[in-house]
Amino acid sequence: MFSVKQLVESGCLTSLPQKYVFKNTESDDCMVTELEAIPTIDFSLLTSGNPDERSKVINELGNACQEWGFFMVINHGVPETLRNEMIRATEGFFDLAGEEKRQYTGKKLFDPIRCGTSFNPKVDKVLLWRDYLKVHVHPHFSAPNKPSGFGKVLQEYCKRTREMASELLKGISESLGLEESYINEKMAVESADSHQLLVANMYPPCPQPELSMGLPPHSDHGLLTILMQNGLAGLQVMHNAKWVPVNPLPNSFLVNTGDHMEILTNGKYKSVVHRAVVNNKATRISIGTAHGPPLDTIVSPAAELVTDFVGQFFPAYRGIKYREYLELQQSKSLNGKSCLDHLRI
Ligand SMILES: O=C(O)CCC(=O)C(=O)O
Ligand SMILES: [Fe+2]
Repeated sequence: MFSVKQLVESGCLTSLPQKYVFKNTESDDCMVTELEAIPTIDFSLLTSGNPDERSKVINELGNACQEWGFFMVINHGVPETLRNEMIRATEGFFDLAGEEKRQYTGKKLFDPIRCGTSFNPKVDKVLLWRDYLKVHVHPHFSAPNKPSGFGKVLQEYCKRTREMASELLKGISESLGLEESYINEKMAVESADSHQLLVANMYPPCPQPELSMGLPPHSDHGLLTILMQNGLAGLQVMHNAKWVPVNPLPNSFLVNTGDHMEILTNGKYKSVVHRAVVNNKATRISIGTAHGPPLDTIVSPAAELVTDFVGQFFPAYRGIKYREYLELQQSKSLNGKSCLDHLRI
């Protein structure tokens, strides 16, 4: 399997190969600002049983979703050992010999396990400085058979992140003035058929990081993405027309609202564009899980959120099957919110 990792390890790189040179089309006023920080949510207050603390954190969740579409989650209860094992096992997977990974160089979006490079090398005009592993982990769990023990760690990690997602979705439902169970029930998030996709990204050190891109500006599909990183910064979030770098707090998760949250809430909570830049020092790893409804669910704006005070219904997006949306996104290069734009009414 061809990979950026292999390219770097070949030891013959002094400059960035031309096909990785990413033309930054952003205007100058999209510059990076260090002045703002992503909100932090103390997860333990959602589940502590103290109603005052819960309503305060639900309020913070609502503000974070409305103003940022991103928040850091602390005190989440996922053991640090599990997180570390997950990072180590993922590194172990990327370290496997090319022949061992070749069996997973799947062609199709719904192949249970796929690894590769860039986003969609068949259509990407510029290659991304990124290798990936994608695993459909729910409703049917799959795992690469190497490195040994990966499957066990992956299964536990995915279960814990699913539990976190449904707890956060309860808080988010309440922040919208809906019943706590609203999103989980409407989107069957807690059902045996809900969809969860794990995406592990590896960004090896790059000889000219300012000229290349790990992941270009894009929004995520699904309701929520829960992301863990190996302690190296690289993710930037578009906020008030500026790129805000994320400096992850130790032992935190980064959570963002996806395109299907935007559709479901009729744009009240939007998916937010983000990108991953690379560095020339060390390999960065990020591991995200996208949490969505069962693949055959048609996601459309919730009636409760699109009906005005005289009872008129104003949906801003047309409904689409989750599966079809994933196919649409995967068929092209990653490009901002272009996929969601297809659904705007
Ligand atoms: O590497 C990162 O921090 C971002 C990853 C990401 O945005 C994605 O996998 O969708
Ligand atoms: Fe993303």
